[in-house]
Amino acid sequence: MAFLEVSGIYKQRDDGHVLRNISFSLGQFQKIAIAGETGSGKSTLLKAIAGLNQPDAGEIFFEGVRVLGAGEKLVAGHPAIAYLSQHFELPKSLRIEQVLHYASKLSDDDAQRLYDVCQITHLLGRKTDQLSGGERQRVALAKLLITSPKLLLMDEPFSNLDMAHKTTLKAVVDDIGHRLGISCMLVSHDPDDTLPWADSIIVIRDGEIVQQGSPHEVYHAPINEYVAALFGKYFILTPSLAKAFGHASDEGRFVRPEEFQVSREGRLGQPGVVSAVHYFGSHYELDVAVAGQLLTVRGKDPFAKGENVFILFTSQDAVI
Ligand SMILES: Nc1ncnc2c1ncn2[C@@H]1O[C@H](COP(=O)(O)OP(=O)(O)OP(=O)(O)O)[C@@H](O)[C@H]1O
Repeated sequence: MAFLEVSGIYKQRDDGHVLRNISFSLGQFQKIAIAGETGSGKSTLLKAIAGLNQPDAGEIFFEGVRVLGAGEKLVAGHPAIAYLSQHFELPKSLRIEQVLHYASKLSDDDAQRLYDVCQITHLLGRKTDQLSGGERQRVALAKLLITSPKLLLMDEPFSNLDMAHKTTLKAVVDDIGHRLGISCMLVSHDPDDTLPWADSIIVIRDGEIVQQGSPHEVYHAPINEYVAALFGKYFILTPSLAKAFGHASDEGRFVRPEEFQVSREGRLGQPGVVSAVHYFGSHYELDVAVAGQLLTVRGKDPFAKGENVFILFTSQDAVI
């Protein structure tokens, strides 16, 4: 049996099913991300895995033992599964080292390694109300990890953080897997969080899994427009565009802006006219009218609105 086995989970609320027949497994040290639009059931699923709510049907096995739901235990939760909520609280008016010391199941050396991984060693003498949002997140993570869980579930850990704190927390989350050997699941609707991190991504819509695959699969071979849109800009290669670009076999495929090259010289490309230019720091995104359709493409150079350009379809491998 897998490290974590989720089998046929249903959860109903007053206005209908929040989770419907959710099944998947997670291997030890594997990283799974759950993506889906707001209200699709991501948090409810994570809480079910942590034993913090009561599914109406289905079973969750962790290391071969069934995880009891919140209705089956006096104190909800599982000792080896840590859940970092979107709305975590830290005890007030205590120093960080006190908060962590009370919860610790680790030796002093292991605790110090954990503080280093979480990048909070310099914060230990501060009180919990003397932290920025990003520092609070890292302390909350350390407070969970110091109980020595085997599985860490993180619910939107990067939301509401500025870029610098987000980058630090991402490095911490990476290190948790590598240096502490803890298996992780992460909920996020931001592709920048999930695509570079996960081994596998589960996409949920209205409480059901609509696709599970590698980041490359869900990005380049989404099974429908819902999945395509969750991971960035896309469009569908119409028959006329596929023909114009000499890629008839790619007709109907979801394509991404970076699958095109834009240039001022175009012996090989299709002629087009730039209708809008958006600057993103590392690149420009251009809306270009080509063969009667508006495409979004990426370019390195600052093209001007109204400029005549040529578009080459480079086509990433369609994967799988
Ligand atoms: N305690 C609750 N009581 C009643 N309905 C709830 C409760 N918790 C969640 N729901 C409903 O269940 C559905 C799924 O909620 P959930 O929080 O799991 O979604 P989510 O995908 O995590 O959303 P978000 O990305 O906004 O956090 C929503 O329609 C929500 O309103």
